[in-house]
Amino acid sequence: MKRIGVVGAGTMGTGVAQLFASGGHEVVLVDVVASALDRAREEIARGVRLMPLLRPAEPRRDPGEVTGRIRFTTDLEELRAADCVVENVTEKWEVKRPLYADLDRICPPGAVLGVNTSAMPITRIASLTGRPADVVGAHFMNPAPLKPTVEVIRGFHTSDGTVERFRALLAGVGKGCVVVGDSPGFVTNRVMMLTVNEAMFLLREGVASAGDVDRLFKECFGHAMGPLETADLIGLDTVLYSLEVLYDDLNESKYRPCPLLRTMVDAGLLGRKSGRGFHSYEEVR
Ligand SMILES: NC(=O)c1ccc[n+]([C@@H]2O[C@H](COP(=O)([O-])OP(=O)(O)OC[C@H]3O[C@@H](n4cnc5c(N)ncnc54)[C@H](O)[C@@H]3O)[C@@H](O)[C@H]2O)c1
Repeated sequence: MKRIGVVGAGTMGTGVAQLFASGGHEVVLVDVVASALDRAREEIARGVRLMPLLRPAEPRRDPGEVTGRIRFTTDLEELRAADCVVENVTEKWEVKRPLYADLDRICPPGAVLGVNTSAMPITRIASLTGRPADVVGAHFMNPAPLKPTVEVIRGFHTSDGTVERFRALLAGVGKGCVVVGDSPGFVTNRVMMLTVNEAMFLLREGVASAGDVDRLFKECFGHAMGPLETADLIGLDTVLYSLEVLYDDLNESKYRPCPLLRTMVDAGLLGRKSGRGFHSYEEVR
């Protein structure tokens, strides 16, 4: 699969486009917001420049060459020659739903449609198309170019061939995968979102500061990041939307989003991407 479409140029789409373009694929990166595409171009060039520091074993790549393999566009019709599309738009049903009718119309027959979602069932998204056997869950971890493994989700109708083609595509850019069945939040986020949400309740109750919550996970458990830092990395809006999907789909009160999370999203404190969340990132932006 040579030509890869990436829809959504936010936190995840930017990383996914960098990954495939660095691996030599021709990429079409689509967003409805032109400024998101400009930001993505800068982020990808910066990501490629920093790669030798973060992954010294990886071959050095020229940022201009990598961005040169990406067509940045607001026109979804440019996906008409894609062999595989990875969709990474906002975690809202009303945003994803209409997009899949368009992808179904535009993408060539046999193209693999990879759904990057934090929590939405793949079977439900696949049902928006006339080709559910070609739809597979593609839960990339953030930042996509750096994380070694992808959670791949098999929807009810996903064919073995689709899973295998996607697995081979990932292997070609150095990624492993773990294939799981379909469930809201899959394996990773059914567990992780509970932890992140509970950490917010602890902060709201005044049991510990954000810094101390995170230090406990890093220094006692040896985690690379604490749960509130993780929420900031994901984006607090995306965490909120994911908890809403889990709460509605599983009918489990344990997934009710912490009110502090709602307040922070309303206040525009979205974590790293806005410069401030549970921690401040102004100086690292
Ligand atoms: N942030 C994470 O750590 C993370 C990790 C794994 C999966 N995900 C999932 O990936 C998806 C994207 O998350 P994100 O964090 O990148 O979100 P984001 O808010 O950073 O970016 C979403 C992008 O989608 C664009 N968009 C919205 N509607 C569109 C449309 N119809 N066509 C094209 N572009 C459109 C927006 O303009 C925005 O640039 C979500 O479903 C999320 O749950 C996120």
